[in-house]
Amino acid sequence: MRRISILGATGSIGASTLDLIDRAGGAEAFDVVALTGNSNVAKLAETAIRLRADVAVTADAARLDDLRSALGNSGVEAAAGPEALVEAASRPADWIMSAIVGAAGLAPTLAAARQGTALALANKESLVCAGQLVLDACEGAGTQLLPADSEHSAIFQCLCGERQKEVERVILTASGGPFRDRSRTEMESVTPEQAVAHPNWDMGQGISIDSATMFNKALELVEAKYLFDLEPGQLEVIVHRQSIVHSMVGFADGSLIAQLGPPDMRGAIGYALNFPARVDLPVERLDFAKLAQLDFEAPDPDRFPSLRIAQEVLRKGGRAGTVMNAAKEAAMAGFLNKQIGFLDMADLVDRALDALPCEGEPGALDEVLALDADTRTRVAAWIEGRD
Ligand SMILES: NC(=O)C1=CN([C@@H]2O[C@H](COP(=O)(O)OP(=O)(O)OC[C@H]3O[C@@H](n4cnc5c(N)ncnc54)[C@H](OP(=O)(O)O)[C@@H]3O)[C@@H](O)[C@H]2O)C=CC1
Ligand SMILES: CC(=O)[C@@H](O)[C@H](O)COP(=O)(O)O
Ligand SMILES: [Mn+2]
Repeated sequence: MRRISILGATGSIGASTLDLIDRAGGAEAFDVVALTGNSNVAKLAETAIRLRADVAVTADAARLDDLRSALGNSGVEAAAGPEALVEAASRPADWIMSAIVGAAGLAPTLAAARQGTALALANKESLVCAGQLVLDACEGAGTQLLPADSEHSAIFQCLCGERQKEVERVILTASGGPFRDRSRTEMESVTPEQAVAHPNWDMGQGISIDSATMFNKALELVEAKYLFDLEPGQLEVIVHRQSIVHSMVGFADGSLIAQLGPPDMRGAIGYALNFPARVDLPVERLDFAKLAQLDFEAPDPDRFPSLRIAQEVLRKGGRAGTVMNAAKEAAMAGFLNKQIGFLDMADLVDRALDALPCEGEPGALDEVLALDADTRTRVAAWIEGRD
């Protein structure tokens, strides 16, 4: 039986992954090694018991007793804390889904990358913060990196059987998020509740707000650079409000290959789970007569400065990615706490990129974590007016 682990099993990607696992036979078809979560220990325990996982891990050490009591005498081992997450990610498995949100996913993703098996990557932040370290870990161990982000799964599918040297450009599609038709003045006063309401995708809070600022696309540009070995000038973003074309690749002869599908993450996750096979997936089949129209438009740099920031990060390298992501996560916390406005998030990221040393690639995980922590401290101080 195939051994699988899911890091971030209680989240949105975790739920889509578990739906596919359940439909494919659950505990009868898979040997579930590790499932991880953070605050939702009840859901983590229920899933771990149902799938007869070896271990369930909460990232929050203070929740270990709650997890133990929720697991009862099921025989599932309980563990907690950041080190336990890394230990769980290191347990031998044939396929691991990395779906923790944010930079918190980096250390477990690196541990999974060192396994030499298959790593399905939804946690784009680990490539943004430490892309070269993750790639080196995969290459050193012989790990197959399978993009699970919808755009990167699309690009991966478009590139199958193609030659890297003939790739001219990669076009990432962006929905434009909930504020794609709002003016900059209107965007000044939008609320977290409005920002989290994505028009097309049902996702976790963090990525939904990233889609609203288009920092999600900024992260994805950096993610694509590392996954597909691209130069900044080869990467483009186009706003496509229907989220049906998931991305496109342009080749030396002027041809473009696109991957299309409904906005349902079980498509990209199912592709990574079954790769290289294609199996029947529980996703809607597109009806082009009903769709009638697909729209494309250039992103507006005044309303979405995140895309200009991404170009700076692509030029500067991995340390800038760490700073961009940490500043963005700290600024988002300030926005969610209603301490700052929506547009202040990009201003704080700009300020962090100016203030912190961020040229070149980081040499080791500790360096990334230290730069991440320094950036968060700075941004929190700016938000609280201490600096
Ligand atoms: N949702 C989507 O459709 C897509 C998501 N992605 C990417 O996938 C990743 C997950 O996104 P999504 O599923 O939406 O996020 P969610 O917020 O829905 O889930 C996040 C998961 O990470 C866990 N978690 C939260 N904080 C920590 C922490 N400090 N340490 C360890 N685990 C933690 C959560 O646990 P708990 O819930 O128990 O607190 C949960 O299991 C992100 O990197 C996102 O950008 C990429 C493409 C699409
Ligand atoms: C489903 C997925 O991959 C998300 O990253 C999605 O693309 C977000 O939508 P945006 O295009 O609005 O960022
Ligand atoms: Mn995406």
